[in-house]
Amino acid sequence: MNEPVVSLEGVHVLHSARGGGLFRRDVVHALTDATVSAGRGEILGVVGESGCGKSTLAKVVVGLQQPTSGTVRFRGEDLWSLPARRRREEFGTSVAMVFQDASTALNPRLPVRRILRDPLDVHRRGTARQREDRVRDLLDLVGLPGHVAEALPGGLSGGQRQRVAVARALALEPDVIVADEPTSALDVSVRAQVLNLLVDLRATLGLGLVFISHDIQTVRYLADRIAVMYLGRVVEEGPAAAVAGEARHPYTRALFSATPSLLDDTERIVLTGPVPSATRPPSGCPFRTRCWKATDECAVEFPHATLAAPESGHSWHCVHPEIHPGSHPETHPSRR
Ligand SMILES: Nc1ncnc2c1ncn2[C@@H]1O[C@H](COP(=O)(O)OP(=O)(O)OP(=O)(O)O)[C@@H](O)[C@H]1O
Repeated sequence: MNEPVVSLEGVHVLHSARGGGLFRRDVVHALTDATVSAGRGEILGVVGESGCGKSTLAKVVVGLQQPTSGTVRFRGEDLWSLPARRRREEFGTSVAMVFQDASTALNPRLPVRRILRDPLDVHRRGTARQREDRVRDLLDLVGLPGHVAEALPGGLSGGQRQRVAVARALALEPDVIVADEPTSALDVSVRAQVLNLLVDLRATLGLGLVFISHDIQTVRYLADRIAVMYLGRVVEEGPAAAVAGEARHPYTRALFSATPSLLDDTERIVLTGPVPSATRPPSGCPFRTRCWKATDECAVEFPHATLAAPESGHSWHCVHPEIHPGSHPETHPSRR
């Protein structure tokens, strides 16, 4: 990856939620000690079960959620210490978001032309004429015909609406787009088209993508790197081939074993027991209550990151990692 555009360093997000009693408030550990980066030209896939913190991570990356603690860096600077104007004008135009459901994310009363012009008007990009040209170019970029500019979102198909949402995210020429389950509201038949569009945009514009999904197969197909989350924590991260093919964290192995491909003969691991509550995560490794390898040691503390090899960029947090033929038995303890 090039220089990271956004990086999270030890980011925690806590929410206050209504607890059991009338006046009781519980603390939800939505994101715990997350360290990941996103930059141009790279697709980072983020996977994990429902409620593991994927959307929270997405919101932190795009600046919609301020961390409770930890640091978010924008091109090396502390994002939340920047003056609001720089945050809005520099960060806000460098990182954009595509939401899950374009039918709620796009204003139903505005024609597509206005939807695409809006960010250009707000940020005073070019002359009126240039903005009109840009609207046409944006439609072209996402494979939509020019006449779509006059349509209202309700008059478009789901796939076309999501293309408009992608075009709007591209309006200010961002470096990174965060896409939170961008195809889960679409018919299966058009999902691949929207996914291919995102991959093409990476190739043509050198765009970086943070792709949030619970669809393991899609992430495996799309991503250059994969971050695996469990109960608010990133438990494994690294090059997609290594994470998917040589998973070290037992949770990652279980997750990927649920979608065997023709190329491997991994045995399917079925996880039993409920995911613990994010208001009372287990001590130590959060996965230990469902892990077939757990020992008393796992309850003591969340394991430090271990790096496969210094240059591999493949790391995991587990004291009983999976061993693969050819993998280095001596691994390299690293940052937390
Ligand atoms: N505003 C909030 N107030 C209270 N709890 C919240 C809030 N936002 C998220 N949470 C909780 O934080 C945890 C992480 O939520 P998040 O939406 O990030 O997970 P997710 O992996 O994206 O889930 P899904 O795949 O279902 O969208 C969950 O336990 C969720 O209930």
